[in-house]
Amino acid sequence: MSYFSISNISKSYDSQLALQPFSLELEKGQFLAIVGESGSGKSTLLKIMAGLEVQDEGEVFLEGQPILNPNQKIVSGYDEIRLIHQNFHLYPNSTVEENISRQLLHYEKIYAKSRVDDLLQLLGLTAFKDRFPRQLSGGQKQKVAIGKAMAVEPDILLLDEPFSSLDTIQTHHLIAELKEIFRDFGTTVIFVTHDLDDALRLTDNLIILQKGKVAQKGTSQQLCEKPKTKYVAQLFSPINKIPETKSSFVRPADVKVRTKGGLLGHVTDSRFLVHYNSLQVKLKESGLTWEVDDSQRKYAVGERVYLSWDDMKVMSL
Ligand SMILES: Nc1ncnc2c1ncn2[C@@H]1O[C@H](COP(=O)(O)OP(=O)(O)OP(=O)(O)O)[C@@H](O)[C@H]1O
Repeated sequence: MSYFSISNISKSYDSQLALQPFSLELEKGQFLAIVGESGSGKSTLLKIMAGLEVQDEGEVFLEGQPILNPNQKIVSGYDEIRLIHQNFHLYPNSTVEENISRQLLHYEKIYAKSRVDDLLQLLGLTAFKDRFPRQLSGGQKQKVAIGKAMAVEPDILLLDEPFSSLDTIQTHHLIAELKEIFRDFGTTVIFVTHDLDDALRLTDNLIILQKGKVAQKGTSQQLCEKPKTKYVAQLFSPINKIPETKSSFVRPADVKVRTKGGLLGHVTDSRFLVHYNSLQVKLKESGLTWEVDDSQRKYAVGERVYLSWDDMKVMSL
């Protein structure tokens, strides 16, 4: 029996299918990222996992005990499974410390105080404990929201796009910090996001959701090297359609750019990136525009180039 299991959960809204039968098994302390575009059913899935939404079919179990949905339980939700959204849901007139300690009103006072102090320390919020939410940055507010959720020592933390109001640099720092905290506490974490890069900063255990259906499961290497759909392939890089094929594609990094031999095109745009220049090349015969990596930073806008690739790198999608 696995620690957290979901078997054949499905959900429709007004006869519109939001989630096709979805199953999952997780062990205690495992991290999982579910990546999907907007409307792919990620939030619906997390709400069902937390017992906050009624599913049409299927069941959720934590340590063998069924998670009851709002039709089956008077007060919906569980302390053991906490869901964190992008909207922080902080008490505006309570300080940082009070926001966290309000979760522990029913706990013994000495324990509650030490738990709050520990969380403030771990989350780097001790210096801000007397501030109100309006006096905090987005990243600090999100940390308080996570502190609130972690106060009751949840077994499972469900993160629903929690970093979408933060900038990329803040997000990357926060994920790195949180990863250590979750590991220290042995928390099982399911992180839902549309951003593969954010997902990979937490874990390499991935599920890709597309239109309410699992498109693919696996590690980043498996998904990058053998994507089953165009969407999965495009999460890693743009893809270029090979002319006169129905569905064969090649990645920018797998295209060789030369001064002769291959498909003729001319460079229409060039962007300086860390390791290479990213070129837009308009192919002469097909009229397609390809994105290719110029690792030697050799070609300028307007130049004629020839493109070729290794057949082993072609993806049929
Ligand atoms: N309460 C609701 N009533 C009707 N339809 C809903 C409801 N909640 C979600 N849906 C629909 O179900 C589908 C899945 O929505 P969901 O919010 O789970 O997707 P998501 O992947 O979390 O999207 P986003 O990243 O934009 O939040 C969408 O088509 C959405 O419009």
